[in-house]
Amino acid sequence: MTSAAAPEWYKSAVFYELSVRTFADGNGDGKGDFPGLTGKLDYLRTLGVDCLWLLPFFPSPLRDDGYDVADYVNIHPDLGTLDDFKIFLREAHARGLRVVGDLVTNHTSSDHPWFQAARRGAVLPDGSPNEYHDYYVWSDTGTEYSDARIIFTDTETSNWTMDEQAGKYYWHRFFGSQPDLNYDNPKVVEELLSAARFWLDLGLDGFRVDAVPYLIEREGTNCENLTETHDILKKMRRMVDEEYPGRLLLAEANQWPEEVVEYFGTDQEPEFHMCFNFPVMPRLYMSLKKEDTTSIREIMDRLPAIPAFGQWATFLRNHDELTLEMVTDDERAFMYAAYAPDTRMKINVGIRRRLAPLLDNDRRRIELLNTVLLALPGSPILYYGDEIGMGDDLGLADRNGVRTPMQWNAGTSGGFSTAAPSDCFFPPIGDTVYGYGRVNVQSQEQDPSSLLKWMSRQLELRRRHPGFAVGELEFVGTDNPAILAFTRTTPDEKLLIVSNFAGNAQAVHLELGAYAGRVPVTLAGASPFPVVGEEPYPMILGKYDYYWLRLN
Ligand SMILES: OC[C@H]1O[C@H](O[C@H]2O[C@H](CO)[C@@H](O)[C@H](O)[C@H]2O)[C@H](O)[C@@H](O)[C@@H]1O
Ligand SMILES: [Ca+2]
Repeated sequence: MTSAAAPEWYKSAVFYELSVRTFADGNGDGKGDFPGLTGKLDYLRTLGVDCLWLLPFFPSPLRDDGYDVADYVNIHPDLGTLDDFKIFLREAHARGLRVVGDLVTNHTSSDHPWFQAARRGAVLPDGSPNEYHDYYVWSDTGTEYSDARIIFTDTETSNWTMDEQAGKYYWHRFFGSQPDLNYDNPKVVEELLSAARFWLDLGLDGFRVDAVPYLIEREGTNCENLTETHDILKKMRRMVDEEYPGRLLLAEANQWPEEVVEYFGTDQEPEFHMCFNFPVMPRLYMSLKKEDTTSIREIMDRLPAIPAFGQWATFLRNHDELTLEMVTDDERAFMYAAYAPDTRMKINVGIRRRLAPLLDNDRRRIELLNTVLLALPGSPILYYGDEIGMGDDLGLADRNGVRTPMQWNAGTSGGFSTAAPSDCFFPPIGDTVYGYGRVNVQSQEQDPSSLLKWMSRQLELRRRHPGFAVGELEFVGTDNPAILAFTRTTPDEKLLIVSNFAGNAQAVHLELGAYAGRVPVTLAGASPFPVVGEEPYPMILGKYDYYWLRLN
């Protein structure tokens, strides 16, 4: 299987996001590594995912968990060697698994040799120009671009920080330890393209590209989504299409539908193959608490059409906070009240909790949101540990509470490492509800009704019906807002997905008149429902229940 032979593989792939540092420790030093991850590839294959997205694995001082890159073309020494990486990639490919990395484009670590050189000023002591100075964005006053918002609102008070050595302010959209690269400098563009080539030459299947809206700054704008930023990203895509056809670029652009869609580009001038659908994510949770799915339909209807090569990336949770940037002020207040009862759960503009605790560890709600995730348009991305219902640790700083070690078994440190829990990079969760003694892969593998086994069966069902991946979406009218009903249609089949977002059994009538004469049949058990007539089609769903059907 090569990416060039199946260039649109990403449209039907299920992705799995993981951090090498917290997945599996191969040498017992308490830190996950590539040999450890390689040993878990069979688990991932059996689970039924198709592509792994690895969080940044480059040398880094880890002031932002690796999103502060100090060297783009090497492996963080804690995670193994470049040879370990090559073995991992070979073994992943041998199992039919693709692998994408995380390309941190907007900024480097302040420890990066480019920034260390840049701080020496525009002119070196011997009078020669310092080419690295112009790799970053400098100011004498730190007053420019005042319309740009601050993203890490809990820690940063300005997007400018004074660098004493340079005697100037440098620009940073994230932490002060992450100076923004100057993309008006063509050398910077070339540096990042060569970094990407390095990994693509080794066989990586592509990148999730981090924080893409912020590459270019212009006075009088909010410095997001600028035309000049898109021009650079289109150049990156041209490089990939010409030199590495079939490899993937996935945009992390946390933006409203009208802006995010621009990151696909057009058929003539393509940009990203995939973009995260940030706006729909919080509305899935909101709908559950409100028992009203109107906001899901509204936001999906608001998504503009995308080019034929494009595919959305959908997700319930990731390594960051559950971001609330793409909701209104009222909706954000609702979400905080509903899902962050403890102030420690709030961070920046979001909620730092994992899926299972967010949903009160309620198996029905966890299943419901996952089924909607798997059925809505887009390729779903699962976050490691959510397939077994892992919890979080509010005692850890920043977003690290949702990045605790994968729980493999009930043994030492949950099977993540032979090191003691206190010697692990982050301590494994040990509490009585979510701790590794109770929640772990090994016990769920032995339990046919576990969340893990359910997830695996659901992924298999999804794989058997290509309509989930590429079918046309059409919402079905209902007389009950708690019920979300839609069809996914390909030339070969029409799927009908009906989901009850209410905590009580619900009756509903579906407007299926256009399909009169057809018989809904369950996908899992091939069980026929009453034939559809001209009149609204009645259905009863138990609390948080769902049907995956085919209209025969
Ligand atoms: O590299 C800096 C950060 O980039 C990503 O950030 C995104 O996360 C923010 C919330 O944590 C979000 O509000 C923003 O829109 C995103 O760009 C990355 O996923 C982070 O882990 C990283 O710190
Ligand atoms: Ca290790």
